[in-house]
Amino acid sequence: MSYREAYQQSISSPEEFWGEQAALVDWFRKPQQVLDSTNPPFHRWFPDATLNTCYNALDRHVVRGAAERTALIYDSAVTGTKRRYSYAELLTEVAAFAGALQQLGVEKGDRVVVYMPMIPEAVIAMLACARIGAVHSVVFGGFAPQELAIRIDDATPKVVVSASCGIEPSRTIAYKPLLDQALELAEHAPEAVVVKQRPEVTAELVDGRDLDWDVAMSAGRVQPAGCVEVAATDPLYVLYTSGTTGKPKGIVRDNGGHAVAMAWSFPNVYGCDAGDVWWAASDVGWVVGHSYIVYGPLISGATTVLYEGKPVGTPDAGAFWRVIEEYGVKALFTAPTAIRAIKKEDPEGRLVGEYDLSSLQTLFLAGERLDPDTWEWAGEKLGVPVVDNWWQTETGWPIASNLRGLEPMEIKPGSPSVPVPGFDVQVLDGSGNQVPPGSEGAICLKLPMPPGTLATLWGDDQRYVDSYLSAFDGYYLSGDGGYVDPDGYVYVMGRTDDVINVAGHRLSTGSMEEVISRHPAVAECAVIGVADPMKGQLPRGFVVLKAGVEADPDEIRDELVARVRAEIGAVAAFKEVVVVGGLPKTRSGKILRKTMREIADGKDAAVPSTIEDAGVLDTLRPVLRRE
Ligand SMILES: CCC(=O)SCCNC(=O)CCNC(=O)[C@H](O)C(C)(C)COP(=O)(O)OP(=O)(O)OC[C@H]1O[C@@H](n2cnc3c(N)ncnc32)[C@H](O)[C@@H]1OP(=O)(O)O
Repeated sequence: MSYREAYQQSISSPEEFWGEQAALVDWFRKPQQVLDSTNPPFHRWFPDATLNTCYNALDRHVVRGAAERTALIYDSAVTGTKRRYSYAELLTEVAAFAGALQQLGVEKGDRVVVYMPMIPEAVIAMLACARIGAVHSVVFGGFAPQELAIRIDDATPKVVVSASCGIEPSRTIAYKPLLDQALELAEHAPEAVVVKQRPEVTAELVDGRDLDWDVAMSAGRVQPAGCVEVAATDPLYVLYTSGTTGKPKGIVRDNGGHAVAMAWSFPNVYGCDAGDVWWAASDVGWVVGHSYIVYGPLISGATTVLYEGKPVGTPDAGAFWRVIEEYGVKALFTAPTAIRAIKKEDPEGRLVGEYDLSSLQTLFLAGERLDPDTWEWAGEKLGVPVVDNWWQTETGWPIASNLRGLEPMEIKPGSPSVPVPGFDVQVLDGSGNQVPPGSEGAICLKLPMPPGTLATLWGDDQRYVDSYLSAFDGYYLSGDGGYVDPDGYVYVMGRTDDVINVAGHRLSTGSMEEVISRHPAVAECAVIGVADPMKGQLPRGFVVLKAGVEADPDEIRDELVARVRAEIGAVAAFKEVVVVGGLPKTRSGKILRKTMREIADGKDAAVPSTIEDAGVLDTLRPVLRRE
């Protein structure tokens, strides 16, 4: 089937299209009904079907003779550890930990928070939850205790799974004290905490609550768990993502639609299949980690690489090329920032030439805007197609891509190519009308979105509707602006709200403002994302001090930087804050963040006629432009 045929069918007859793709998944009870749209704007895929996602990711490959095929390769550049798990071995580990969770009282529907570095136990914990119908909620290890506490309170897990430490190139981070602090801050108390002790740091365990991973596993091995039958519409996981306010959104992913989306997208979008070695160099704490480190490749029977390290500094800018050569990686998925970091260290690509990269067929880049320079450099040095793909935590898989498995197409730099089957991409103006090709507007997805996209927000259907579905009736609002060219290629120009993207990490400026405004000297503040040649965007803070405060601005700056790092995490990369005399506002008191951002980025900023005092902006202009 050509791309055009697949796309047309997926939009005009979604039930027929996805009904056929459902055959890619093993069901306990096959779907008789493909789509339930009786409760708009909610749409549920495969409402009468049952399955188990872990069965699809592991057991079925073992049953069908691929027990000895490598499922997971763990390569830790920071500890020098390498380990391969066959499908049979991974299944044994997962079943054991699933048994351990059951012994801790975890049942179908219970939540389990996973706060772990990039070690196999993180993947094992996720799949173990899926095996017993529990709902995992992985929290990225770079988040600080406060952020972890917010997520624990929202997900109310029965068990938290963690490790004694994470290892960054410059330091070892003891996770357990961070987790203990989070549990002190949180109102919800999990019944148990399971901790994988790593040799680099030994965590202290709290009597009666904490359990050593290895001890839990020993018990689980005695009584491993089988696959629990769940409804296709039951939640598989909740993954929190930054919104415009400090409260993150708990994206709910179902089991059935997700399994079908993974099974379809991995071969069709990424051109990989059973037996191929695939590497998504992201983190299990992000959606890429969920979809394409864990579920997509394993459901497809491929070999997935779990890499604990960085593109540079572990030990050098040849780290990625070493992994590709060592394991015969067919396709690498990473963020443009990673390639920019490599390019900065090794602009001539000297280290590329030191490795045999003949296995590599494609480099996929996503998570942030792919600038043409990075695209060109990677393509020239690696000699393979460099394929941008655009998607979000909410969608779970690509909205726009060049479908390398289905039908590779011309690549246009600056565009992630065409809408992926299932995603009815439309660009709307402020009144909800479709704009002509080439005109910019809000990128929206006409409902229903395909299987695997978010079902709702955890415990908050209304916020789901308010955040995404209420701007334009019948559409999902992506929050990104852009246009579609006359050839149907999508161009994503950036967020239309206050969400920023720092090194592929989606962050909320609102949550940084919340931290800053709690400082006793601060009267008001604004945080904006400004363009950065390495990380894509970086947050910059502007604060107005309370009248009468006579503190040293440098001291205030250091305190605010430290607070954001302590309360949100190092990953926010919040390092710049300026004390200013005032912030530009509309007459109704809204801070003109967009205007500030445009000025800071050197763009022609249209100053709204509703501005309260244009003089404030004039004074701020040189600060914003760093003149
Ligand atoms: C398509 C759908 C999506 O968008 S899903 C999201 C996709 N995004 C990604 O996969 C993320 C891509 N980015 C990366 O992998 C990293 O940023 C890369 C490019 C590897 C660079 O890493 P790094 O040099 O650590 O810079 P950074 O900006 O990520 O980190 C800033 C500070 O945070 C720290 N950090 C990072 N990760 C952790 C962690 N797991 N645990 C604890 N701390 C962490 C870093 O050490 C760094 O700290 P510091 O400020 O240098 O002290």
